[in-house]
Amino acid sequence: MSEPMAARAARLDAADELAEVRDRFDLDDGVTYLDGNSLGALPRGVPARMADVIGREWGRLRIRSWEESGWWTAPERIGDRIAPLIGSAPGQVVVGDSTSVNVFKAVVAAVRIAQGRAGTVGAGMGEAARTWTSGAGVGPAAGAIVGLGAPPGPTAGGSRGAASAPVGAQAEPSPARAGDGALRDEVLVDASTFPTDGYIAESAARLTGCRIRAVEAADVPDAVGPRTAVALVNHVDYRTGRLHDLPGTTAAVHAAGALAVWDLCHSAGALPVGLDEHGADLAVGCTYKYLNGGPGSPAYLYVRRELQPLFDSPLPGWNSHADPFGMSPAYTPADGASRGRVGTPDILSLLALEAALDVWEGVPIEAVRAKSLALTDFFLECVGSYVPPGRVESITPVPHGERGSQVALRCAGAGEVMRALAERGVVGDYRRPDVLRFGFTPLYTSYADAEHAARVLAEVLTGTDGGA
Ligand SMILES: Cc1ncc(COP(=O)(O)O)c(C=O)c1O
Ligand SMILES: Nc1c(O)cccc1C(=O)C[C@H](N)C(=O)O
Repeated sequence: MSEPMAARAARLDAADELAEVRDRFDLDDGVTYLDGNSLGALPRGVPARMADVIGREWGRLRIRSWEESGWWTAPERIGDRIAPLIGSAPGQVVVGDSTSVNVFKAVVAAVRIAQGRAGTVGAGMGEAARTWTSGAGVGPAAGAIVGLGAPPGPTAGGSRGAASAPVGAQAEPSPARAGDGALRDEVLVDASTFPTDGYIAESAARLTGCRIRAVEAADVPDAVGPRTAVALVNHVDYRTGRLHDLPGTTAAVHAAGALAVWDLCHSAGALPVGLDEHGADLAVGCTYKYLNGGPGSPAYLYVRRELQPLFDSPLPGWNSHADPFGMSPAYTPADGASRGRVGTPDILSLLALEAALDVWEGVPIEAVRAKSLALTDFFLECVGSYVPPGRVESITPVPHGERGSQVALRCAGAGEVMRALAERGVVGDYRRPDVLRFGFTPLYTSYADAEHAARVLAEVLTGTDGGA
């Protein structure tokens, strides 16, 4: 006779090398929390840290904390804490603003680079060379920018010194030709994207004289062409949990002379991303899901080091200035990741996130990935064994190479079913019209959680639990 699922769960939990990490979170007995792909659970260290931030750093030190408590440099410091989790070397990630805002910064900046409009702002150049360029054909060749890592050279024509150039003097939105002569006036967006990315990309396209084209993420390599400036793709689909091919898609986008911008909301903290290794250009992501930063915790922006001198922010707030306290009327961008900053950082949320990241101490992302796949495999197996055939259909891919860290089940009456599950202490979420979504956060989800959720789901669907 085969081993009962509950016994298997106990055996798998006993052998789980990440099992002790669960104690780093504040979880309730009696609640099976499978919604960490919407809002991660509270790490135990956060409340005490927040009490100190509020009581001492704000309460006693007040304004001194910008320097003495490291508030001013928190966006870059915390970016460097996230960096290894997404495969980035230090100095390329800055934390702040929402994912939506960072999508805007990333897409507009990437279009400007692809179109050769980004000018020569930045690193290692004298003040006279910090110029803004306008018009067509003035940028470095796209092939030199994308993927090949060639240092950007000064651009020809149309330059104005920073002191005399009004911010935003680029000649948008007429379509521009890149340095290789290509007319780059298309933004590709993943057709199944989380809606905010689509809305923002559409606006970014209009602002930069581009048109937007929606294609399924898997089709981006075939769809990208000589007119593509940027492809904006979700690494993991929020609804189905499908993992998209970041290395292959990025390579195809580069081969067409365009830039790839990745949304990592549903992958960061759940699986290795390998941004540097795979040559991703820009990336954004939230920190309130698998990074457990708390409701509305700030997002992050990754800009590959070679592109940083060309990163021409569409939101060049004073925090991204080379000398913010110089209070100059002329904008001179900071070097490096700081160029992605905008205004005053949201310190309380930032520092809650910083404390939340302590849970990663000694936790390799590869171990998280291995457990995530084992958990989702086990959950699917439990569902297959407990739920009568035909009642649910998994829309999450079976192959590990195509799966993120959630299982999405299509189910008749999904809204009611999820409500019934929540009443019984199993928390996932419902995405209209018919999807039950279960997120697996390997840092705190156990195999017993997976078995219990599948069992309660079967009870709800078969009406065998005797009601809530
Ligand atoms: C893929 C994806 N992008 C963006 C967002 C939202 O970003 P924001 O934090 O700006 O609401 C979410 C979830 O809310 C998401 O799942
Ligand atoms: N960001 C959220 C929020 O502020 C409220 C409720 C849910 C969310 C989410 O994160 C939704 C999530 N991105 C999703 O994948 O559906």
